[in-house]
Amino acid sequence: MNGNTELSGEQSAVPVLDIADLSFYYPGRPPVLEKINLQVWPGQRVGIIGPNGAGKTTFFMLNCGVIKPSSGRILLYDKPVKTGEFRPELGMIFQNQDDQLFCPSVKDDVAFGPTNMGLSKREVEARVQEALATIGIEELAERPPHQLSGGEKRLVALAGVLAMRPRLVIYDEPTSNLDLRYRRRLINILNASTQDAMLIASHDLEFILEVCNRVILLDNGSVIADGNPWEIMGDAELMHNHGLEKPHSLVPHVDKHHSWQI
Ligand SMILES: Nc1ncnc2c1ncn2[C@@H]1O[C@H](COP(=O)(O)OP(=O)(O)OP(=O)(O)O)[C@@H](O)[C@H]1O
Repeated sequence: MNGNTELSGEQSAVPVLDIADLSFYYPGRPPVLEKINLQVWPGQRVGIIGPNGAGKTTFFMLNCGVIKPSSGRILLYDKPVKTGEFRPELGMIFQNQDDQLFCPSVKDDVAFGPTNMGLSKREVEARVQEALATIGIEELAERPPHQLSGGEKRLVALAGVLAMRPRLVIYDEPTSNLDLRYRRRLINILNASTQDAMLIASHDLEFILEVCNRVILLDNGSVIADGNPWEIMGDAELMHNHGLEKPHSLVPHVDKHHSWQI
């Protein structure tokens, strides 16, 4: 399996991400990622799965230019990712929104990114309204972000990223702390989204199954499997060997009331 799903846009010349021989280690620690090679193409919704500590968040930080590779390179739309450089093509929703929301009101927070992109006041206002409406949180516009619930904060952070109209969006554990209603709303938003591509790290494998058309299993610093979500997550032995479980919806249904009679 190599991630060449039917839905990939490999006919188009430029991959969204082109990663070659990417390695990373924290000083004095064993490598977190070792010689990762992969490409992400337009149309791909890539679920990144793996046990705790597999390197998912580290992988995202490298793609966003928050940390620097120990070796190897990452191209975002054919241009190298440089540490600390702002790339409007890429947006990231962090696991913890407390670091991401800091303005006095939700609408100011959503406006922050587009304003820093140098857009006119009128364009910023239009984008804020559009993002709030897309996410369905217009009623939160005047609220101070720090007073919101965890789920509401997650949606506000998402609106802030979408207002910048990134072509690639990275989500780190987007469903953690979301109740079923917010989780369902997020699934609907992601399934309706028009970005080129998304990367989603999650331990919520049913969520990955509903949203992603490609899955990458990371463990021990390497890509263990890359391809069709149903094939990879449906392989009980593979999942078990890497600290994961086959999602319940992929386990054949056993009728406990009748199976004893057979
Ligand atoms: N600042 C740091 N200094 C040293 N080691 C770190 C640092 N941050 C993370 N690590 C280590 O790097 C490894 C990968 O961590 P990372 O957060 O990328 O994993 P993850 O796959 O996102 O895990 P989880 O599923 O638990 O969120 C872990 O072993 C972690 O302990």
